[in-house]
Amino acid sequence: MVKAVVLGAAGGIGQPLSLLLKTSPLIDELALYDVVNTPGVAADISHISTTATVTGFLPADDGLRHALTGADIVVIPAGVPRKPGMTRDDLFKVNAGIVRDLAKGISEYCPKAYTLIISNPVNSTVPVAAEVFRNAGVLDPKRLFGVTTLDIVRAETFAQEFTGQKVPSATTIPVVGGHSGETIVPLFSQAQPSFNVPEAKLDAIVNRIQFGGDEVVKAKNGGGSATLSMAYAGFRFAEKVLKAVSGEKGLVEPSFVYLPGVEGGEEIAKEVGVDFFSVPVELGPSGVVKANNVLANINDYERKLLEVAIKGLKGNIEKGVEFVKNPPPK
Ligand SMILES: NC(=O)C1=CN([C@@H]2O[C@H](COP(=O)(O)OP(=O)(O)OC[C@H]3O[C@@H](n4cnc5c(N)ncnc54)[C@H](O)[C@@H]3O)[C@@H](O)[C@H]2O)C=CC1
Ligand SMILES: O=C([O-])CC(=O)C(=O)O
Repeated sequence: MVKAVVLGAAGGIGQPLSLLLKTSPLIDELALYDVVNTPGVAADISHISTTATVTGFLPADDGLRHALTGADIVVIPAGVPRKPGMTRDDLFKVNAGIVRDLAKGISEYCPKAYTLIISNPVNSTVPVAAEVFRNAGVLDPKRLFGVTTLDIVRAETFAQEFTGQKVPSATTIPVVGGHSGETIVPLFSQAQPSFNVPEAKLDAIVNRIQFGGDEVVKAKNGGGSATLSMAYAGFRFAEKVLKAVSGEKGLVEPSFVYLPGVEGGEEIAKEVGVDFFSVPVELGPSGVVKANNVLANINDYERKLLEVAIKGLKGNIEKGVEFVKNPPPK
């Protein structure tokens, strides 16, 4: 029996993500939690004739506990999205507290669950969750993931648009670093099988991947940020984690993880000088089997991008850790 939980299930990402999870044969039980509207969303989705049972919970009547108890995988898109003119970091004030409280719930009610964090700023909210788990004595870095899949999805899409070549579905274009602007580092040199972007187009394509989120924020004009493409990306990542748990081999996808706690991560952490970083991770029955070091053979162009990314990441990570270690006055 596999139980999946979505925290923030009534939101722009939460609803389509819950819909996709309901279609997965890998899930037997789907629990939807939000501070509003979950009874309606759950009732609606529950009429779909796939096998997973669906329940909806609100904070009243200990809803978070009921939603999380027995969970194998928890996906978190709870929190406020950007409006034009805002950075992801501007969301920290509100979303760090939301993620902290939800992570506390996970540490109490389902400490062994795989936790997938979508809430922005991912570069800081994942360190927030890690600190909460550490304080509760339940941190297992193999099970904590910052979801950066949308950056990989964008890299795949834009690579096709810019080059006119079809990216074969088996191609992986690693995108490493973090999930905001210049902390997002696409590594076309490490695409497998190899996929060449003409040099003249490289700047434009890298920029579009780094700032793809802004493109959607601008187009939605005050109506929020990416929700549907994010639901697709979140589902793609969650499904990979569940497939790996059920025994499928060879599944690799980049994710923002706590490097010192995963196989192969220590070496990468030394190289990049930060503890949280997105790299392709091999997934297995207990979560991360190994972090793959794709940095050894990158080219000079990519190395420069990486340097800029690391500078930005340092502050974002410290901010998340500090928020839990020295909480701001209420
Ligand atoms: N990692 C990534 O690649 C991406 C991350 N995001 C982030 O995902 C988050 C959600 O975005 P949207 O779904 O568009 O926002 P939204 O506002 O449509 O939905 C957020 C939902 O979270 C709920 N919520 C708020 N506080 C909560 C709490 N304490 N417990 C449970 N639920 C709570 C709200 O009621 C709402 O239904 C934002 O922070 C956004 O920046 C968005 C796109 C991509
Ligand atoms: O841009 C945003 O605020 C939402 C997001 O993370 C993305 O679309 O990559």
